[in-house]
Amino acid sequence: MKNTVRTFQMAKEKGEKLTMLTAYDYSTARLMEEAGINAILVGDSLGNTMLGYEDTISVTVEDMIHHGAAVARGTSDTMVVIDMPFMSYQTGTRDALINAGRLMKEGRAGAVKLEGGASVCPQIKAITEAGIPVMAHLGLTPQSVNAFGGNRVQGKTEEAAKKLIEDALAVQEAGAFAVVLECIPEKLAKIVTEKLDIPTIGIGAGAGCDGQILVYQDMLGMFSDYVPKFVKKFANVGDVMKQAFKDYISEVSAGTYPAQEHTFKIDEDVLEKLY
Ligand SMILES: Nc1nc(=O)c2c([nH]1)NC[C@@H]1CN(c3ccc(C(=O)N[C@@H](CCC(=O)O)C(=O)O)cc3)CN21
Ligand SMILES: CC(C)C(=O)C(=O)O
Ligand SMILES: [Mg+2]
Repeated sequence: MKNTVRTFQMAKEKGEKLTMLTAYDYSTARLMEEAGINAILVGDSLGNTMLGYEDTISVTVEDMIHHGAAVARGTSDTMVVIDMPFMSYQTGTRDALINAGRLMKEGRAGAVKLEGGASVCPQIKAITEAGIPVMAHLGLTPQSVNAFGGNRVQGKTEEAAKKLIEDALAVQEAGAFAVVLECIPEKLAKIVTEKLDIPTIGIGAGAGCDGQILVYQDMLGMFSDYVPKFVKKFANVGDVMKQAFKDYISEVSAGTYPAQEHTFKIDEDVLEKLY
């Protein structure tokens, strides 16, 4: 079944959990679709996991289109959400519309995601009204890492928690079809989830959210620059990969790979003429 904004709304109404993971390439997206994920986020976390940057600040619209289009080619029923990178929407509704349009036309996004609350509501409204579904993102918004002074838990004070609740209501009012809640206390996420009519997708926000998302290299145990507290390693794929690389190196060094079954033959009469 095709996952759309209606799937998200119906899941919230029925109390069924929504599942999301990040992906940045065709092969991974295909595996996730076959596993039955609702939606894939082509996150600007690709700056960290695919490109080796320290943060998401340097990621460009071109990067997002390049990876987004690959994910889109690997999916048919999965909703593909593409992150709007830093400074592709903060500069105003016109820039936001142009860039969201590029992510949909060139990246084949089914929806876009952007970070922020009340301050980006004009952008959310304009993009939504252009026919592009918007996922909002509150709490730890990594594009503001320099303003936060690090990737820190958000919404812990009364003031910050009240602001987050107001922002959540504001992005819903502006037209967002869902909102990511990142790195906030689970009880605050529960309150937000109960107050909103649109689904909340949590990452480091507890089990009370309407859905969950993780960065796929984190949940597969193949990214070790940092491991946030909210990450559960569902497999140790990093270890499996490293062992396979070691086995390959050993076998090539020993001359045991390639074996006969990996080689191509030539007819004896052709071969004779070559000497
Ligand atoms: N691989 C990866 N996973 C992510 O979840 C992720 C990215 N990259 N890149 C973009 C942002 C950055 N994110 C991060 C990065 C670090 C922490 C972290 O280490 N947090 C501390 C909290 C410290 C505190 O108590 O305030 C932790 O221990 O979880 C959290 C989110 C989430 N996003
Ligand atoms: C962690 C998720 C929510 C994200 O924004 C990303 O992967 O870029
Ligand atoms: Mg992101």
